[in-house]
Parts: sequence; structure tokens; C-alpha cells
Amino acid sequence: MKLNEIKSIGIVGAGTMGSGIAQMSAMAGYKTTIFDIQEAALDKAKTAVTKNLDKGIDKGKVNSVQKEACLANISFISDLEELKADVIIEAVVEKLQVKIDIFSQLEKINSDKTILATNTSSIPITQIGAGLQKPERLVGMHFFNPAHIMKLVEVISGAATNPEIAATTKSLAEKMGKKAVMAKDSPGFIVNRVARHFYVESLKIAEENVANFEQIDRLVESSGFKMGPFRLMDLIGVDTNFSVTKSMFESFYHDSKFRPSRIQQQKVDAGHHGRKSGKGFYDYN
Ligand SMILES: NC(=O)c1ccc[n+]([C@@H]2O[C@H](COP(=O)([O-])OP(=O)(O)OC[C@H]3O[C@@H](n4cnc5c(N)ncnc54)[C@H](O)[C@@H]3O)[C@@H](O)[C@H]2O)c1
Repeated sequence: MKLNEIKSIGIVGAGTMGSGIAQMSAMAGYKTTIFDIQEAALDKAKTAVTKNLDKGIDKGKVNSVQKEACLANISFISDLEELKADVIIEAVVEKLQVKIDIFSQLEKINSDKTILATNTSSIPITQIGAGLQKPERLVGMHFFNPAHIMKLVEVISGAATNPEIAATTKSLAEKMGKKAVMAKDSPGFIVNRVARHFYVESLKIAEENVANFEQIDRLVESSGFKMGPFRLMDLIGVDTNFSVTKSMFESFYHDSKFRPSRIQQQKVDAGHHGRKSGKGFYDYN
């Protein structure tokens, strides 16, 4: 499929990433449909997109006509069977089997031409593709958080991905105003592989009582980083960040430098998932 043939975009998962991706898609003029298994997530996504657009208006980056057009372009649905589009971008939990199951269902109800893209942070595209009937139309389209602000998108080809589909996906990301780069299908791709140590090593420092979360954040921020590792994990989602570390630890054959942290495991067990749950390393209530 070529860029000019794309008229509609479907998003699976209305969480932290799905809502921002839906906003970018609708702003680029595509009829956008977003699906989630939780009604509450769809409501939250609607509020988040409206809030982001209002902030954009305050900053002079969006006008009220664009805001209304963007909102009119998005439909919120809770039945996967209705998700039919030219491109579908998946942004659900970072679990291989969940992603394979969703794409397998989508393959059955969509045309052969539909491009299937995954926003996975760490799972090799080849592994997801291996569970599909037509792995050649699966591509990685990795946005960064917040998706409506961060410019970079990594476009990843699995072993079977059709190069034309990867090229169209890159053009689509550019149409959404992003800077797209082609990345190899290696666990964590490029940015997450580098960034993993930012989180893992900071958690080790906290575990060893060398410094606490706030001290680490304050020091790292005063050295020029926009956000310290703990504030950033709260923004990303402590659960999502933990799943990504676990997935990379597995993919790199238990290389100790990717070892997940017990502190982070405990936060996940307690439901302290960061900003989205009101509490993570910091309290947002
Ligand atoms: N959070 C980040 O900073 C970030 C950045 C880049 C990529 N990602 C990737 O994006 C994906 C989503 O992450 P997130 O942070 O948005 O997660 P999230 O927890 O904020 O949202 C996930 C959403 O998926 C929904 N969901 C779960 N199972 C589903 C299913 N079977 N069908 C439909 N919806 C389902 C949940 O209800 C939830 O609303 C992950 O693969 C993650 O690795 C995350």
C-alpha cells in the first residue's frame, strides 16, 4: 500500500501511547478508530486528547478549528470486530502472546492490504510476525512518550517485512509530523537498548542505598537531563517499563546488565504504575 492510498487508521489500546498516537493520526487528517477492552481507558483517552489539544491552543500550536476537526476524526470503540482500517497500530501491554492474538484476529477481519504496525518497545518484530499468517505486512512503528510531542519514530522491519510496507510506514510517520528512522530488529531496537541502563542502573543505586529516588532524579536533572529516571519511569508507566526490561533480559539470554529490579517488581505488584495510577515512585494524588 502507498501513502496516498491510506485513508483510515485503527489503534488498538487507548492507554498512555494509544491515545497520543490516535491524536497524531487524527491531526494528520485520517479517520481514526481507537479500540480498547476497557471502557474506562476509552473515556480517559478522550479526556487526554481534549486536554492535549487545549494545551496546544494555549501554546499557539493548534487552533480551535484544528481541535474540532481532530476530535471529529476519532471514533472510540469497544468491539474489536469493528476495527477495520488501512493501517492498524497496536499499542497494548508489552506481552508477545497478547500482541499475536490481537493481530491474528485483525488479520481475519481486515483486507489483505491492511498494514499492521506494532508500537512494541522491545519485542522483536520477527517474533510477533512468526505468529501471523502474513508476516510480510507487519512492521514496527515505535513512537516515544508523549506520542503527540516526541518527534522520533523508529520503523522496524522484521525478517519477513515487505520493504515497501516499511517505506510506507516511514512516510506515514512523517505525514504525522514525526522524524522517522529505520531501525534493525534487535531487542529494544536502538533507543530503548541505550536507555535501559538509565533505568536499570538507577534502580541498582537505589537498591544499594547509595542514594534515594529523589536524590538520583535531582542530581541527574541538574546535570542536564530533562527528567530523572524515576520521574521518567512514572511517566512511561512503571509496569510498562518493567515489562520492557523483562523482555530485554529474556532476549539477551539473561545478560545481568538487563536484570529487572525487585524494587520495580514490588511497585508493579502494589499497582503503583506511575502517573496513570496516581502513584509510582512519586505520589500524584
Ligand atoms: N509508555 C511508554 O512510554 C511507551 C513508549 C513507547 C512504546 N510503548 C509501548 O506501547 C505499548 C503500550 O504501552 P502503554 O504505555 O500505552 O500501556 P498502557 O498500560 O498505558 O495502555 C495499554 C492499554 O492496552 C489495553 N489493552 C490491554 N490488553 C488489550 C487487548 N487485548 N485489547 C485491547 N486493548 C488492550 C489496556 O486496557 C490499556 O488501556 C507497549 O507495547 C509499550 O511497550 C510504551
